[in-house]
Amino acid sequence: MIRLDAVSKHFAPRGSEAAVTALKDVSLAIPRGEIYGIIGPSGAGKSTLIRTVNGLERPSSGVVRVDGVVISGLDEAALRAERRKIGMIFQHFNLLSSRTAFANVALPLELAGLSRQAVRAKVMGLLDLVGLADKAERYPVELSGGQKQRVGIARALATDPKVLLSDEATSALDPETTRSILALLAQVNRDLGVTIMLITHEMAVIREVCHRVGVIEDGAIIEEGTVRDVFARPRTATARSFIGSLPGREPPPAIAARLTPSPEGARQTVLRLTLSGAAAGAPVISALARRLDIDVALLGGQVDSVGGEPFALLYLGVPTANWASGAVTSVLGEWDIRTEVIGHVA
Ligand SMILES: Nc1ncnc2c1ncn2[C@@H]1O[C@H](COP(=O)(O)OP(=O)(O)OP(=O)(O)O)[C@@H](O)[C@H]1O
Repeated sequence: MIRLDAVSKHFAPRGSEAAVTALKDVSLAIPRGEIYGIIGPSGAGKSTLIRTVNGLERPSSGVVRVDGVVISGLDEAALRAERRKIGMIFQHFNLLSSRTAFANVALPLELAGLSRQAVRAKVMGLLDLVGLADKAERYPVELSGGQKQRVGIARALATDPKVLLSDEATSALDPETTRSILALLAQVNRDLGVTIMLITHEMAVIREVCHRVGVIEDGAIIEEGTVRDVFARPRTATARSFIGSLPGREPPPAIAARLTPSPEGARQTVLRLTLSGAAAGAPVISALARRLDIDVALLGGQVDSVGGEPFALLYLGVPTANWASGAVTSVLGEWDIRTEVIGHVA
């Protein structure tokens, strides 16, 4: 549905400023029906990347296609027509303050020349879909952030787009509202079959709603995969640090304060186990205890869903001697589990 081939974007120098390369040779393919997330630090090129998809930004080189149409090659008139198939939502909602919720959603339909009756039916259907049928006559100033974004989503869907682009759509919202907006995006994807490309700087957004993720840094995609694989086995320091910043990923503070890097003289070795997919239910604690006849301490953990699959992160304490002999690794090796040594406790 969306395909970028070797897309680069350079911004010409302005005044005394140096030229900027915002995108470097980016290639990616997003199949129909997928929710694809792009995550990266500030200035990495996320906005520039998503703006090439609806033609708001023209690549310096490379080709952008949406549903087979070469977006990067269209003139302005053709681009305007093509943009009706590509909805977009924004961090700050971009609603017209002088128009009610109804009139904001109606705008793209009025521009498309629909009759008043057709506009009314379509807009009420969309406001119903986003849960705002009773707020049709409210102005943006009378709506909460989450409600404003719901109006933004309804407006983006007005022209029945095949693709929805989301530019940090939940960054201005609190965690609970964020979850409800992401649930709405998942529903739009599932029920209407809309392909979604979203950009974010929050790994929690990727975990909640995306099927696949691309990590962008300095204008280049440095890592890509299913959300589950990237969470279970991040390959780059950037992906690791985004995942590490999620709540619950750090060892419990009481343990962290006592950790030493050397196993010398230690009694207990602290392991962080990442269990995903089928391995998430692996009976690791009982297997270690029974087979090695050792005490295993559960020091912390989190069981979640990542990319729609179970995902567990466990902090275990095992006797250092058993760890050093390789016995623990050999039991854990029976499952597809990522095991890291966090440190040792005397
Ligand atoms: N119109 C422009 N003219 C000149 N430079 C630009 C322009 N737009 C973006 N840039 C530069 O391109 C780089 C990438 O910017 P972009 O906005 O795509 O990053 P981002 O990952 O979306 O950042 P953020 O998360 O902070 O919004 C930055 O160095 C930025 O300063």
